[in-house]
Amino acid sequence: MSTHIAAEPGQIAETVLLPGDPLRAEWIATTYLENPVCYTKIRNMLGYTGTYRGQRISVQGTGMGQPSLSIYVHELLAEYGARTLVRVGSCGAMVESVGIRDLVIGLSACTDSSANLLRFQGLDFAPVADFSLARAFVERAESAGVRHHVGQIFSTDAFYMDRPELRDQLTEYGVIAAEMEAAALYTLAAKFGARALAVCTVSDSLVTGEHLPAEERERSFAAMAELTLDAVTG
Ligand SMILES: O=P(O)(O)O[C@H]1O[C@H](CO)[C@@H](O)[C@H]1O
Ligand SMILES: O=c1cc[nH]c(=O)[nH]1
Repeated sequence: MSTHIAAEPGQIAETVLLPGDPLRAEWIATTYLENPVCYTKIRNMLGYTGTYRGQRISVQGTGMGQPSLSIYVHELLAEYGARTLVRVGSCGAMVESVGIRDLVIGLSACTDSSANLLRFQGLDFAPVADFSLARAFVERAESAGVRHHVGQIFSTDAFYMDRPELRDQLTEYGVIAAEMEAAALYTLAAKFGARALAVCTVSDSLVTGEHLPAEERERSFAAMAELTLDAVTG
């Protein structure tokens, strides 16, 4: 086992879906995977491995925010040999054209986190998605007729921002949605030479104030889960 994941070597698949909410991990595993086995309950940050269309897949909760995700993703990459990581998250729409329940595919992720400023000592690293994963997902969303948007997202450290006007400036530069983990995921995947993508279902709109209830945020992201499983196994 690693410090935060109780799995034995070999218990976690090379392809891992990463919801922030551990109960979403349980829901995806028990709804879509055959023979799901829970390999960790440390801190209730649930992780499961099963099969989808005959291929081994794991689903690991990451918690909220880049520090929490970074712990789980680092251990998955450094200690369990993960190679393909897809965040299946929720996000807030930053533009009117992105509606509740739409899907957002994060091509790149800007951030207000200082982690990469420290890591790169002033160089401005651009955290980007893996193109082949993004293409596979978008092709499936298109053929399923699911509303989706591909673009730059904002991985913020502050769900409740002191200065939300900073978000407005990002909107002027084309950023379409806010969430809290993708920039760290893309950076760690780059460090370890792995593939990563962040896909999010829009749970609320920072423009109109609409939002999904908590139970729906936890359980009703079927389109995102199905398209992701199809994309990583197809
Ligand atoms: O629903 P998840 O995947 O946790 O994602 C979003 O929801 C949390 C905030 O409510 C943050 O983790 C944010 O990124
Ligand atoms: O980080 C997040 C996630 C969902 N909705 C938001 O507004 N922000």
